[in-house]
Amino acid sequence: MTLLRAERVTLGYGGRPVVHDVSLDIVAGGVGLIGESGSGKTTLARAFLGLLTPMSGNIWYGDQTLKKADMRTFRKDVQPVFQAEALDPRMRIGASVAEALPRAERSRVGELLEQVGLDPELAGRRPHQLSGGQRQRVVIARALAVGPRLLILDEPTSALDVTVQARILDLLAGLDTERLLITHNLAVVERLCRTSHVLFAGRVVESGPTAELLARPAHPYTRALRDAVPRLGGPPPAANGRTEAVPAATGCPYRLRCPLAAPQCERPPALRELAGRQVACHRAEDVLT
Ligand SMILES: Nc1ncnc2c1ncn2[C@@H]1O[C@H](COP(=O)(O)OP(=O)(O)OP(=O)(O)O)[C@@H](O)[C@H]1O
Repeated sequence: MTLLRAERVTLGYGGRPVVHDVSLDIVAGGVGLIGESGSGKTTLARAFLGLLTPMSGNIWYGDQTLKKADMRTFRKDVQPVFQAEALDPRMRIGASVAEALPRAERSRVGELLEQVGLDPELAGRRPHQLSGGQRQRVVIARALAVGPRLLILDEPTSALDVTVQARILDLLAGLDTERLLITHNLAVVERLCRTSHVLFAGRVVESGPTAELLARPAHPYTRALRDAVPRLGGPPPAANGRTEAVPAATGCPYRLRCPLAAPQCERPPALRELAGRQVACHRAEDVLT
């Protein structure tokens, strides 16, 4: 059974929805959420962590909705990997990792530091005495402390330079923990996620095997992301040079930016099966060719 699943979830703040009717399963092999800033990735991740209650729809944790689940067990199974800046600057990193461990297992700090490729000797240092990559490893060690089944990672490497980024990706790829990864960096999802969901304006516009989505996109937004983003690092994508166009309020939200927009795009496209993935685009056949 899938550990976590969103079923027709709508999420928002102050009664204003920003994620609309999203369904997705966190399946084995890594799941990526891709999309530009403001597309709703972090909002969806917060709902998967039980930090935001859906306005409608459900987050399923096994066979229970998150509302009804035992949160103690949930917190052991599902752990966030925060940005390294979230580490307490006053705390030595050994203490920081120990704090995340169950009381009876506090002696495992050195073992955990080794697991993430850090010298246990570093336990006595404070965060500012480590490199950015080392700090990110400490954050991962903290998340691993309770033995989670799933890690939820929000831009885990975006603050790091390219070579350090690659080593952190190697570390994450080598863990036998499931992962939900949020990023605008396609190289990162390519490395860590067998399945990806592309979000635009709070809606899933394309979902499927990452390799196929990137090799042969069926949605013009996925294609724009692929074509505009450098393979590693770099800024968020420019979509056909028209990133300034706001999502359309009616019809296909992408239509004001889309080079293929046609009269039928004034009707909202439903997600449909095509070429081994799901895509919400009236003109997907023309994108695939
Ligand atoms: N606490 C909040 N209160 C009100 N609106 C919010 C809040 N957090 C996010 N939003 C809005 O929700 C929308 C989605 O934001 P979200 O942070 O989920 O996007 P994102 O894809 O993760 O972006 P980024 O890559 O910049 O983190 C945006 O329009 C944002 O302004």
